[in-house]
Amino acid sequence: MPGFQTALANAAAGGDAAAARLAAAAHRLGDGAFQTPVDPELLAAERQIGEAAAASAAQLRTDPELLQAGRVILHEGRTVPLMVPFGRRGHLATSADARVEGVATLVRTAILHAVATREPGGLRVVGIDLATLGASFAPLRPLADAGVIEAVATDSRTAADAVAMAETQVSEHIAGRRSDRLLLVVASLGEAPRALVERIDAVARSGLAHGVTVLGCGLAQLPQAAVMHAVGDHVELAHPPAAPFGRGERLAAPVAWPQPLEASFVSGEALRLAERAKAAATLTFSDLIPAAPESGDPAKGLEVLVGRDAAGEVRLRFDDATPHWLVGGRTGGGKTVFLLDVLYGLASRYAPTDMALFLLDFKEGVSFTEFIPTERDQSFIPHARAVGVESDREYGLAVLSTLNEEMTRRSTVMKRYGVASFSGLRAHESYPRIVCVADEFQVLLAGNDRVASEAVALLENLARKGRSYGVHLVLASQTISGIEALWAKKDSIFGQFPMRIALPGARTVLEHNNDAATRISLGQVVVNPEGGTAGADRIARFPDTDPEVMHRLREQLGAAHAGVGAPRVFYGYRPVHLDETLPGERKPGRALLGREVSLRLDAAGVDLDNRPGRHLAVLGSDPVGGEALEAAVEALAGNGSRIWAADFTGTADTGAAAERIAPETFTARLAAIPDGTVLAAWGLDAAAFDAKAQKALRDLLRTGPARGVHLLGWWRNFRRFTDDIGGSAGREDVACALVLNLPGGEIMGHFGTQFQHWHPRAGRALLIDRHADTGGGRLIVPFSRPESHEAAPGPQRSGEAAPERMRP
Ligand SMILES: Nc1ncnc2c1ncn2[C@@H]1O[C@H](COP(=O)(O)OP(=O)(O)OP(=O)(O)O)[C@@H](O)[C@H]1O
Repeated sequence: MPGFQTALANAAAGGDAAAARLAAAAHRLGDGAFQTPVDPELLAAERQIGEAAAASAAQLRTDPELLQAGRVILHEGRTVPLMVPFGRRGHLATSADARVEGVATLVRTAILHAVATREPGGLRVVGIDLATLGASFAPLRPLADAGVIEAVATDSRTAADAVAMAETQVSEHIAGRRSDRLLLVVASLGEAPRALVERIDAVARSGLAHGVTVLGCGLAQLPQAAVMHAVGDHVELAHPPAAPFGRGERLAAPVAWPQPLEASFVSGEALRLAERAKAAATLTFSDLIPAAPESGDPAKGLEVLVGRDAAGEVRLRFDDATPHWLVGGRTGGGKTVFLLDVLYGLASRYAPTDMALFLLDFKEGVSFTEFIPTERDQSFIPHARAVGVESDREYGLAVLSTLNEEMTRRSTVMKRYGVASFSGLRAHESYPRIVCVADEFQVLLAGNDRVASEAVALLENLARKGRSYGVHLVLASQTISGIEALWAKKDSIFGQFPMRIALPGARTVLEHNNDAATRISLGQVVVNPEGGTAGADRIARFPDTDPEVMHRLREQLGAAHAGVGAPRVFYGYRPVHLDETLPGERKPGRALLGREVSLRLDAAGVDLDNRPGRHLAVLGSDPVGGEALEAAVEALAGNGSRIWAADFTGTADTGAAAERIAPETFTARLAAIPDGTVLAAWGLDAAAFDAKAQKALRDLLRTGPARGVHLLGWWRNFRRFTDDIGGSAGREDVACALVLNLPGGEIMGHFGTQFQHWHPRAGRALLIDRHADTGGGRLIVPFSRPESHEAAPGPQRSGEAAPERMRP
């Protein structure tokens, strides 16, 4: 370096002297002076100096703080490389912009040089190219794909974002949060407003010392820059302010723009550097997971390594600053993989007593099977407390309200200790931080029904207060724009999600004017802890998951926390069966009908005691109604109830009944049901009731329970049911109903307006017990016959074994 400086200084001094003599000669002789070689001695010296300078320059090409910006033209057609201070030592500016071919070449040369001479990850490039719409950068495309060129702005809005990135770099550098360098390449600015130019100047003033180098094409006034003025075909170089080459304002010898680079050289170099950057920036899944599970302290927050960017490792936190995260990305954009990276990372760093997971997946497909036991792999993640696979919205609601109750519980304890934060609570009690992930959460909020409005209220409360109680939300979605319910609450809910995470194709996770997510590809993620504001992005690479490492962690965690049971799993797509109930769930006189869609997934049924009205009507034509009734009968019979069964459908399995009544004798026997008998009837709408039979039925309904007689009847036709029981007069005589495929509008006249929003759907039923549920009913998965299980397989990942039985 000193050799080169001296050589160049000597050359410049020689040039100065020669120029002075030439000027004098020109004055005397006119233009002829330039064509006439003067002073052979001087030429010999110039030759010698030129050779020395060329040799030094060859050595200096790998110096990141110098750039070969063109060629100094000497006499007799000789040239020497023009090396200007660059990187930390100076900016470079040109009077013409990249519409001039030589300047466009300079842009590419400078970028390739700056990237190649720094360690991978040590430099990011941000470009602005308004006049040629990005064409100046086009041959460097592989560097853009690899994230080394982070952005190329082609309009004035994105140009302002690009400058904002450079400004952020300066401030982050000053704050000591970054140590890498950013090269701001202004290839062309077009008619950019004065204010933007002033911002670029400000960046240039502070940038040299604080992480930013500027190549400003068309910005001849750029501070702290060597400036190349285009004069005809040639260039005059204004001395670099920090290290002038000689006396006067400009280098005495003329300069030529760099010669055009071979297209194959540019693309080859760009590809090579891009591959190098990718290799250096890529972590593997096992890099995210420590060799042995750790148990970090969650008091101040949870931290997890997700990947790397140009500035190094990217770690994300659940803490007071970023309590909740919003994650977006198009389908196939890597959202599931990213969430698994985060959740496995957390599980490997914190003990289940310090961090608990509630996982909800509202979409078709199975995101969270890696947390629960399956038939093929019994291991699980002990941090997972509840997992919903293809969850019902009601299950999501149940989880959210459980978390709200947990916050209330924690607030009582915190008051007792006189503390106001989770870390204060942890000083006294070891409550875990809770992370609740809701994938495709917009399903929960869709529409304007009760579930949507309750979910919004619960989410809002969790979002607002969660940070104080150590409860964190991760809401993930492919389509954020369609979420009416959340938009309506935009300020109160969205504002509580400072951490925005955008995978490829994410649209509304970041601010409208931040298009960072459009520039990334699969395996990259934009992480923005400032609510998606432009300029606050980090673009990281995150690894694909590795089934072996995941399995190893589950095994390790299983061994370390042997006492922790498997999570409760709600499989939204799976039928449930009576034979899966536990002995404790079966009780004498309890007609079991299915499982509640709730966090506990309790067995649901009705108690047949002697209160008036203790009968059950199964309503709707869905054959599952008949199967649920079979389950109820089997559960009762198994606990000693005497059952008489009548089947008008011809399809019921009445095997558990003590006695079967032939349909044609049914009306005759109605009046003579012995005490302590449960009468089960399938397809009562097909029974031929005359007035006498109808009266016998109504008498039985009114007086039966007192003597232990209960009717479990399946009416496929709702009208017929209300007629049979005597309309509204008989309403109180049948206190329990299992409603299947009848819409809310049809049943609300009888059961109440609170049921108007009931939307029937396959595999679900509404259980109404006027004595037990004062408000609405309960959503249940009705028990079906085991053999119908095979007929309705749920969606599974290819090659995966059927998931485990539902855990009560
Ligand atoms: N960081 C990564 N590196 C390499 N491949 C990845 C990475 N992330 C995801 N993939 C691959 O991309 C594909 C889609 O990923 P993933 O299932 O996570 O997408 P998704 O956004 O969850 O899609 P969907 O919502 O449709 O399920 C998978 O095959 C996955 O292996």
